[in-house]
Amino acid sequence: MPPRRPRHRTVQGPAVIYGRVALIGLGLIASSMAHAMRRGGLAGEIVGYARTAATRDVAREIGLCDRVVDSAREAAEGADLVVLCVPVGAMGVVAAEIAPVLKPGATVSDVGSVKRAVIEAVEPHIPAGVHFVPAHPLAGTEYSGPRSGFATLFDNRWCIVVPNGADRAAADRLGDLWRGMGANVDEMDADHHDQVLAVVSHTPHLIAYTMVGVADHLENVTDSEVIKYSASGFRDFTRIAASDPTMWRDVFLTNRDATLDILGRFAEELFVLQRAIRMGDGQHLFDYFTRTRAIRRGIVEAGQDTAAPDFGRVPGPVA
Ligand SMILES: NC(=O)c1ccc[n+]([C@@H]2O[C@H](COP(=O)([O-])OP(=O)(O)OC[C@H]3O[C@@H](n4cnc5c(N)ncnc54)[C@H](O)[C@@H]3O)[C@@H](O)[C@H]2O)c1
Ligand SMILES: O=C(O)C(=O)C[C@]1(C(=O)O)C=C[C@@H](O)C=C1
Repeated sequence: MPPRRPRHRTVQGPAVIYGRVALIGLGLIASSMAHAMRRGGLAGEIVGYARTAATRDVAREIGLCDRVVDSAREAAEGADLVVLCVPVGAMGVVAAEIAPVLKPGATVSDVGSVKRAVIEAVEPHIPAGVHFVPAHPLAGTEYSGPRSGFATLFDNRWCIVVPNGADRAAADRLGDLWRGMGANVDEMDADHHDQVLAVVSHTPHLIAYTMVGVADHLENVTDSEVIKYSASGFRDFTRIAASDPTMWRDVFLTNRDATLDILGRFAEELFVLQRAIRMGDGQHLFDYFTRTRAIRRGIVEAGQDTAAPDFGRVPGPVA
């Protein structure tokens, strides 16, 4: 099928932060970046590459980038910013492939959900004179692929930039790009990032995967009953548990220690709650749930729950 004319082209404008941006891997995050960069006129040209011909065809058909090319090298050649948007386990291979064509003064970044492992895999391939500034937007959905992206994904969400000793100007410029895409930017050390994400993202995903697996394995409750009667809490678990298997396999394999630490703590607290239920210790349960409610209240008050309907109220004080 001949490529359709893009609905909007990337334009030069006063807000342009990088002349040419190459996106490697055209899934949810890359396609959202393409839409968000166009919305803000942040890139002179957006060039995309995806591993499969089918994904490249879709990207061409929907006019996702100004150009979609057939190799990662072709995409990276001459780019001012190259963003690796592939699963964490594939970052090193892609970095090795593009390294010989990187332009002196260019910046390489990534959007991987884990930072220490990406640095270890990518940094050895970065040539002298090229800046490497890892980053991680804390925004996503359970959908994948080039059609799943949207321009507002990063609005009012955090993007964590990990300067990792990079040139200050290069890190600031990448931060400007993320701010231009709607995100709030914070900087963090890679190990601390991985610990924080183990608590707020990685272990919760594992728990959601497990809870849906438990429902799937029940003998006396059928799958159709689970679907028919699923309460909203369980439905939220199923949304999370529908997330991309490759991406999450790589997250757990590469953020192993931090996830295992949080999982161990989770298991300890779960046993204490289990005991309280067995012993009929209502006070313990009440006090525990009161503390957790305060966490939720903090998130809503900080405006971080974009999914919650805005009724102008937050979970109320406990009587
Ligand atoms: N989905 C989220 O919620 C989310 C949020 C923040 C960051 N991230 C991170 O962003 C990255 C991309 O995630 P996504 O959700 O956009 O995934 P996705 O599955 O939507 O897209 C990934 C893309 O990478 C391609 N790919 C896979 N292996 C490849 C390889 N070896 N070489 C070249 N291309 C390859 C896939 O074909 C696909 O086009 C991951 O590192 C993930 O950890 C994801
Ligand atoms: O909202 C979702 O679907 C997500 O899971 C997004 C989410 C998260 O918040 O945990 C998942 C992985 C990321 O690396 C960043 C964001």
